[in-house]
Amino acid sequence: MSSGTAVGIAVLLPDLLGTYSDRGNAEVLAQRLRWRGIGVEVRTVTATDAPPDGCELYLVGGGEDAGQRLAADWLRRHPSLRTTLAERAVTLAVCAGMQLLGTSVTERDGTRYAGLDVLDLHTVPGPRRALGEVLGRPSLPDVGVVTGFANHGGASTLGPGATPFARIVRGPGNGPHHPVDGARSPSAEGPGVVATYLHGPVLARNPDLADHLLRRAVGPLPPLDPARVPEQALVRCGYVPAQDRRRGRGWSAPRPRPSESPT
Ligand SMILES: NC(=O)CC[C@H](N)C(=O)O
Repeated sequence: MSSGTAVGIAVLLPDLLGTYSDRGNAEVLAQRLRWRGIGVEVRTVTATDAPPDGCELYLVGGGEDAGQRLAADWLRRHPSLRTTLAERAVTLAVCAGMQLLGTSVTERDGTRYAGLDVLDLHTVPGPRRALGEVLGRPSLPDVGVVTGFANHGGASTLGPGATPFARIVRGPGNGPHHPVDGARSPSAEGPGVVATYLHGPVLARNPDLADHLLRRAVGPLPPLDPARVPEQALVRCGYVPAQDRRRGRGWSAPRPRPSESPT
């Protein structure tokens, strides 16, 4: 536990790796713990910090190539993180985060750098960007169909030591035509890494996956009290009037056209 009995969630390098609100994955995990009455402490780890080694969960998000390169330098400066992620904690890595946990990344200009070597996969430039909405069937027994949004130029190939995270039903996988998305450590229980190209944030779109990670990190979870969990559809309905209000539509009084303006 991070401090006292709170579950520790470390968000690694959101200043370098945080495209498409991937940081929201931490909010989802934290909220699903709070709803169950379990204490949680979210720790943000920036490029000027050293990573904590006692958290139960580690999150690393997606990013542009330049930020990703800086993140690779940071990982090299903190080699003890490899042991934590490979042997002790539960990690969710998204897009650039997944590439960085592999063995190597090759950029379009041929520059190649090493990853943290926690996942048996390497990444090279794809024939074109893998872009679009994705539907996949995870290889984890307690997670149903997953959805998310992919946008990456790198294409990742798995070695025998990694298991695909999901079989693609629709959309791009680890490359524009790859049949699978992501990668995970061979065991589907206990410590290990689950990696995917899916943004969303992926845990907001796939609460099953959030609970899978939490179970692995903290053990069996008490069921959620439905009264405390807002119905997703209702939450989304709430967004529409809010958006309308921001755009000056729907909920605010319509402005008179010039011809109707009082003279
Ligand atoms: N969205 C991302 O994280 C992109 C990762 C990487 N820069 C790529 O394009 O492949």
